[in-house]
Amino acid sequence: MTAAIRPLVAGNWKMNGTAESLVELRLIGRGFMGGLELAADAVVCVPATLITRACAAIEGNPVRIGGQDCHAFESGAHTGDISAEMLKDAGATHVIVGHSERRIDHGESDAEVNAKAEAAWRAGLCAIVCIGETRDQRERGETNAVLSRQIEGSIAAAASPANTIVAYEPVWAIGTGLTPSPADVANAHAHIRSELERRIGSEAARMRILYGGSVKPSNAAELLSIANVNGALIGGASLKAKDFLSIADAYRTF
Ligand SMILES: O=C(CO)COP(=O)(O)O
Repeated sequence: MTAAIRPLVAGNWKMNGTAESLVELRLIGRGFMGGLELAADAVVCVPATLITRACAAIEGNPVRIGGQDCHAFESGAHTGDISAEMLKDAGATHVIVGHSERRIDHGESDAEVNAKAEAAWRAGLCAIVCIGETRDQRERGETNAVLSRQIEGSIAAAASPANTIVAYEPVWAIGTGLTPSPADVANAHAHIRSELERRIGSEAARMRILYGGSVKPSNAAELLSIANVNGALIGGASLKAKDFLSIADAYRTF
């Protein structure tokens, strides 16, 4: 039974956003002061360059700020990388690890994703660990096997509902406007829940499992009402406060 899990609406701005985008964040913050904060939590994962200013922009409201990746080490000779401790220092509370765009663009393995999640915990951040199958894997009927493998490899046994959020993002649904059927989302999320149980035990019942991939205002109510879907990880539609708030608003009606 997952009814007691407080939903989370998370935004991933990816490689988008400059100082002028902070106006959207201020609007999101204001939106979460008008009653919406009673229905769901919110975090927006902005580019690292914006974290400090983003934290200033949401000061005094319940929205939290996250990063989009971190290095597994605390510091050292890793030009261009950013550690979890640095994200924390800048004001982040969360960090996405293992997004499929990083797994693909940067060849990140499950073991590296696991190390990054553990780095996030070490710094006191909550890791949003992304998993999901490609179109080919889905067509070969391998979705559950891929999810099992990614959970086994990317999520350490020490994961808990306080330090880890899982995001199911079918790679083929990201930025395409395509989404799995509600039945397919329900099956994937139920499978993830039971695999998490095998991995971390009964605590898995309280772990948030977000759905991500082409979530928008028009499909939010349907996707977010599915069993074991405890929130959304939103890409494109998180860039505009109006769309982000309209997705979050689905939780007022449940
Ligand atoms: O990758 C995503 C969030 O991490 C999803 O992106 P879209 O919502 O743009 O499909």
